Order: sequence, then C-alpha cells, then structure tokens
Amino acid sequence: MSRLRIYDDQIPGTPLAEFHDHATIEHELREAGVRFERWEANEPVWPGASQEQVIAAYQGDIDRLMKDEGYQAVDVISLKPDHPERATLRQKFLEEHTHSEDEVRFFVAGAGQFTLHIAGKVYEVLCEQGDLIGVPDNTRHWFDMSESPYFVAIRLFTNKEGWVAHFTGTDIAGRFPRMPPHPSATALAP
Ligand SMILES: CSCCC(=O)/C(O)=C/O
Ligand SMILES: [Fe+2]
Ligand code: NI
Repeated sequence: MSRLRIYDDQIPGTPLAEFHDHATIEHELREAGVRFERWEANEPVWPGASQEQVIAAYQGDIDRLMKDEGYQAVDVISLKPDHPERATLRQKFLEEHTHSEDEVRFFVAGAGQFTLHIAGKVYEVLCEQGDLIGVPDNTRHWFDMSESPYFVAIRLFTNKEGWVAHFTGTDIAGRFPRMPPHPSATALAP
C-alpha cells in the first residue's frame, strides 16, 4: 500500500501526519507541487526483468507520455535483492540532490521510497506498483531502494542525456528514515 509521511524538516523522529489513502496522498502532494497518480500496471513484469522486456510491456504508456508530455528519453531500473551491485546502486540516490528537469517515475513492480524536501517539510513517499510520481525540476529529494531492492521503475527524461543529479552536500537524508526491505524482497534475499 502506498504511504505518505510528512515531517517538519527539523524533526525527523516524529511525522506530523501519515496517509495511506491514495486520493489523500495525491491531494497532499499536489499542494506541494508534486504529481502523484495511480496508473494501471497490468502487464506482469518482475524485478530483474530486462529493460527491453519492461519497455515492450509498457510501450503504450511510454509512447503516450513521450508524445503528450514531451519526454525525450526512457530507461528502466529493475532490481532484485541478489543484484551484485545493489549497495553501490542504492548509494547513488541516497543523498539529497536535485535535477534541472522534472523526474517522472512509473513503478510497475515492487516498491521504492522517494523523500522530497520542500519549503521546510519532508515528504516521505512510499511508491508501490502502479504509482507514477513526478518530482518537479530543482526539487530537493533522495531515493531509497532499501538494502534488498525489489522494484521495477520506468524513468522518463526531458533531457536526452538521461539521469544527471546535482548533490546539495547536506546530511539531511541520513537523519530521516531509510526504507525497510519490501516483504517480497525479504523472502528472496540471498
Ligand atoms: C525510482 S528510479 C531511481 C531513482 C532515480 O532515478 C532518482 O532520480 C532518484 O532521485
Ligand atoms: Fe533524483
Ligand atoms: Ni488540503
């Protein structure tokens, strides 16, 4: 189940609010300028599936987003708990950063945790299968896949170069909760 926790950015220990209802999560995030939508993730793909398999399964959605919203590039992150580079991949997104383009991610399997730092608040968003999140350009954020990653996310970019991050150099991400392993990942962990 998707989940949103909102914190004061100075008080990591206790959320100000927590929501599980998708419509409420969408509303709260929209007020913070963040897109959050429920999409159909009906084509079965599993963490570890290849980029080609995932793109073929979701070609219709990808074409629509690229045509209607001007995205220029697409790739896939597909990870399961036995990936040999899981620790390095986790580390790549774990500290606060921004992008100069907006960030659209469609979770088609498993789960991952985006945390957004906006106007003195911290929005911790547990994205599950079927969630599409759009983080506006220059928004401070980080992403955790847990120590046992279990997800497939389609990433769309307005920049043909793909993923480019600007790290803010703060230590805020380390003060807020990391993502615990997905229940399915625990069953599969090496
Ligand atoms: C869920 S896709 C991997 C994370 C990512 O692309 C990103 O930019 C995190 O901030
Ligand atoms: Fe990012
Ligand atoms: Ni409101």
